[in-house]
Amino acid sequence: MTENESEGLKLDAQKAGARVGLTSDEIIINGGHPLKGRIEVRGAKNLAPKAMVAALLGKTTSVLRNVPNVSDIRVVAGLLALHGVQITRGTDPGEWRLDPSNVEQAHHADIDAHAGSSRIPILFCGPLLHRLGEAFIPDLGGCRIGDRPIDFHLEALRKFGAVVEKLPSGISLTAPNGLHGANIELPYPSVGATEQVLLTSVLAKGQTELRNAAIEPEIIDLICILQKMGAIITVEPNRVIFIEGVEELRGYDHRALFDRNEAASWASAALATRGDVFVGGAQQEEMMTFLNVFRKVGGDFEVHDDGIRFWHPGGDLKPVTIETDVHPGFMTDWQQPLVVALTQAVGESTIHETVYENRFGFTDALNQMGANIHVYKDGLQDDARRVKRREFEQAAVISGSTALTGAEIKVPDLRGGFSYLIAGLTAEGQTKVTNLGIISRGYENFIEKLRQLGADFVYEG
Ligand SMILES: CC(=O)N[C@H]1[C@@H](OP(=O)(O)OP(=O)(O)OC[C@H]2O[C@@H](n3ccc(=O)[nH]c3=O)[C@H](O)[C@@H]2O)O[C@H](CO)[C@@H](O)[C@@H]1O
Ligand SMILES: C=C(OP(=O)(O)O)C(=O)O
Repeated sequence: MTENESEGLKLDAQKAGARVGLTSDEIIINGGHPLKGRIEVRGAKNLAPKAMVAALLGKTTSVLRNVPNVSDIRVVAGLLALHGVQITRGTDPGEWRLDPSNVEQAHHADIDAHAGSSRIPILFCGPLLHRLGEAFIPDLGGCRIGDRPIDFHLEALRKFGAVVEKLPSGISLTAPNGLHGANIELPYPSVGATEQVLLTSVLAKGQTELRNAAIEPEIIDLICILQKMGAIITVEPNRVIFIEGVEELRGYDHRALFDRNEAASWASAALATRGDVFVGGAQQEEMMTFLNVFRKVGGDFEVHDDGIRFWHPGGDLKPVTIETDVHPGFMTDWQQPLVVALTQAVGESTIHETVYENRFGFTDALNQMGANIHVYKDGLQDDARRVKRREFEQAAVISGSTALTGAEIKVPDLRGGFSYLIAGLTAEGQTKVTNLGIISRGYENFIEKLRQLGADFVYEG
């Protein structure tokens, strides 16, 4: 990457809501055509930015491969550049080289940065405290699917010895006596809080024990990255992770895990449009729970060495009851795109959303298009449930099948936005989807992929 590109990345970090790969914020979809063909998914939006933050912990350059061109990557790259990390791109566009050797020299306390659409900046706390003894974290972005509190993060940082001050524009942190190991038990297996503990504990003095940790595939991939850097991390039974702090870490060379959420989204699109889509890069192990549901709804799939083929075999789709949960349960990010396919199933499906307290707002627009979805804001009791009911959970009952007709709809959040694309592809007539920028947070080149799959649309790109 040339110097001015790095400057460009810094600018990304100073404006909220960067969008990537889009020249227009709206698309007009002519529905009723099955998606058919092959697309590729690259590194996970929920892993690659975290891996980039981990590079701050190393003494030498890190190389991350299979990186997707999405706005969450751009925002984090911009923040790293603002902190003096020299970022260059390899010959392969998915290869990013991150040299943290200049971080101390580049440090300036009055950093003016936005988290943009990303939640990742909260994960800069530990690495910056280790490197600089202080950090300022701007207000966070991320999907508006609930309050998105960070109390687990701040409580953990205090246990490591950080002094945390919440300011109107963000969070200011110092570590007057350095950071030391801690015993932490999370009230809930939070992915972000688990990452916070991992990124802080690896260079903290002494040992850290984390109980009730998240163990998502993206967490395990981050642990592999930290182990390559020289960290000593043990994943024990029953969601316990044990970390022995070390003096120094080196750079890593890692190929990011594929994006299971993008893969599941395209699979749901194939189902809803009665299509046949090969998702290159998808792997079975990380998607097993989704694959079970996909088959129960009436889809079929074939696992290959280089990806998974998902198709609608004909006949009626069948209703299902789903409970979202932490890994290895049904991933909450998978439910929104699947909802559109469930509007085409014959019968009544129920989704218990147990992770977030407000993730069904996107269904209002689907009902405008002809869907029959009822949201229970206080959840639904069901004695047959396997997942422990949570206080703020909600439920949605989808009655089908219903014919969808085109409408004008505005993207509310990342997965809801992709579900709107699926709704437009499934509906009869024209659907205008606006506010597309949010979708570019986690779906690389989605317009081009729609074209590759034979979608009929007008995009002034
Ligand atoms: C960038 C990224 O990786 N995003 C993922 C990450 O989000 P994120 O890491 O934000 O999600 P968490 O796992 O932390 O959130 C799970 C639950 O814990 C609660 N909570 C979390 C932190 C906290 O300090 N206090 C608190 O109460 C949240 O409100 C939520 O109800 O994991 C989620 C759950 O797999 C995914 O849906 C997101 O796609
Ligand atoms: C909720 C999501 O992302 P984020 O945590 O970045 O808002 C998501 O990927 O579905």
